[in-house]
Amino acid sequence: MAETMEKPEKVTEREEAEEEEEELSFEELGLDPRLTRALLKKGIQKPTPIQRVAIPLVLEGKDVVARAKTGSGKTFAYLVPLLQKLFADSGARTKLAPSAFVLVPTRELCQQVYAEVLSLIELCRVQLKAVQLTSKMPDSELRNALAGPPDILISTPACIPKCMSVGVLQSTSISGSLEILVLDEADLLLSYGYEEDIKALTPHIPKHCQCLLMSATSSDDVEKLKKLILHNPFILTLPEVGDVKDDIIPKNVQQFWVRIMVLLF
Ligand SMILES: Nc1ncnc2c1ncn2[C@@H]1O[C@H](COP(=O)(O)OP(=O)(O)OP(=O)(O)O)[C@@H](O)[C@H]1O
Repeated sequence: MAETMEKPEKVTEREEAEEEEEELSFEELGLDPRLTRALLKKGIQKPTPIQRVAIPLVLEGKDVVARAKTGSGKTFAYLVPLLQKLFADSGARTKLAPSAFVLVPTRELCQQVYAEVLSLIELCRVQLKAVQLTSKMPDSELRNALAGPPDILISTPACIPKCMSVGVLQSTSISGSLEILVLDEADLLLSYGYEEDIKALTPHIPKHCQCLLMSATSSDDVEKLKKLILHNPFILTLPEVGDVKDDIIPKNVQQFWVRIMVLLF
């Protein structure tokens, strides 16, 4: 009787591994202590499910497509490891253009992401420079913003061709400097009319550039972008179950409602 009640060893091991995975802290995901402390100061203690899976992959330099509902913590899932990679690179070489582009569909989101980046940089006390650009900025402002150049550029996709056409961002500089490209809210980028802007950037993305695509839904547009920009990405899908805040607050809720599927595309 005792034998039949015991779980097969493999299942037990797997469940234990899953439980451990659910317990993983930001430190255990490989995050720099400066970032974990910064997150703590912002009241963020434990990674959400999408962060648990995405952060190590981004740190490893993989291309990632992450699909998880609004409010699941996708912004920090890419921003925090992106900053960590830039900590490691800062001062390593002379750059002619930003090392990271974060492209978003709206000015509001651009402002939100920029505010998060500034706050993390300040809390970590690192020498990184971030700028947000809008396509309505006069050429002189674009030139000033890109002088230096900054480490991270946050904008809508339309800004990039504009900067190239007015000569404040050289295509060769992008090819020589860009290390990480993020398309946030990728499911909205094409419907907001940015297809041509993204296509104008594509030929200048260097082969070694790590590309991350974050989206709340899957759609033909996301597939199109995936084919246009990414190379053999890891696809992370978080099933849409439960309330928007469930994945962020109670751990016991997390433990039964999600299993992230990591598929090699
Ligand atoms: N690990 C965490 N623990 C607690 N709160 C978190 C965590 N990660 C992010 N948050 C908070 O959860 C909220 C939603 O996160 P975020 O905006 O990143 O979601 P999202 O998935 O990017 O949504 P959207 O699809 O709208 O871009 C934010 O207020 C953020 O500060």
